[in-house]
Amino acid sequence: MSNILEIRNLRKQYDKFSLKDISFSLERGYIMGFIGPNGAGKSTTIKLIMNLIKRDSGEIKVFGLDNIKNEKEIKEKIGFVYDENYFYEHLSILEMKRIIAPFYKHWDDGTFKKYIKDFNLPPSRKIKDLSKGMKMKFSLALALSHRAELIIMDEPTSGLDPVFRIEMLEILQSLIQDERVSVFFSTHITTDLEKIADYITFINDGSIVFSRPKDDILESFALIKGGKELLDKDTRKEFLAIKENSFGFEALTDNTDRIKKIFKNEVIIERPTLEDIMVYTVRGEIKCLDSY
Ligand SMILES: Nc1ncnc2c1ncn2[C@@H]1O[C@H](COP(=O)(O)OP(=O)(O)OP(=O)(O)O)[C@@H](O)[C@H]1O
Repeated sequence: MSNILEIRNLRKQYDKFSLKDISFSLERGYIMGFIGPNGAGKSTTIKLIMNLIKRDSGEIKVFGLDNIKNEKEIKEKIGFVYDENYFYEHLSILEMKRIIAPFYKHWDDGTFKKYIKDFNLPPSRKIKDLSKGMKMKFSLALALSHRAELIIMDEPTSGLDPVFRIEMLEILQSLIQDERVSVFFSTHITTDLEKIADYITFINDGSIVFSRPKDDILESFALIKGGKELLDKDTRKEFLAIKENSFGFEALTDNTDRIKKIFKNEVIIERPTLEDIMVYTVRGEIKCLDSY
């Protein structure tokens, strides 16, 4: 299988934050969700892929090519949807499109018109008068109109109404029916990923916690619920993270068999959501610092 995106030992240092040698890859024909708490490094990673900021070290390959040496060629085939505005505010949708279209060899005006219509975008409305959701739709329409093979989006569904969010997820899913196309997008809305992602890459404090198929992740973790009396110094160590209240505990494990062996049927075992996995993992690390 060929990787459409490959990141190896990528490093970027800011004053108070560092992206720490991150590595992951995405195959052609799949959707990867990029999740992590605020300030984890998602936008930094996306900006590095798009060569909007300079990496300190490491390697980024898109379509097998170095993203800096082959920037022009690569960007022809990337559809980039970004939540910060990079349009000329005083221009209308149509005027802005006329400026952007000539940059792409494979621009398809028919496709653009179709999306503008589907997305209910008024062509003569000025960019500055568009809502956040409309700007996002416009950005997506542009990205989809030049036969991009890799769609990269930074929080595309934030600020969108639920109806369009679902519609957009369906559009993304239909895109990968064409097996040439992959989608990489960051989001805080983990339920969106549960619906459409094939792979999940989870970043926390500048490090990759995991980058794996979604189904594997959901199957390999479990939420364990039990009475407080089951927790002691030794049993606590069996969990990745624990949440306690006056009645009992809830904890995350990635080794259900071992938990079953230790606690037999004294605990309840449930399937976690991606949000559970994310919240427990982030808090769990804090807890480790506190308790050991
Ligand atoms: N130009 C910069 N100079 C210094 N620090 C920066 C700069 N850009 C980002 N950072 C810091 O890098 C860290 C990671 O930011 P980043 O925007 O990548 O996070 P994120 O995961 O996208 O967060 P969010 O979910 O809130 O959008 C943050 O602590 C941020 O303050």
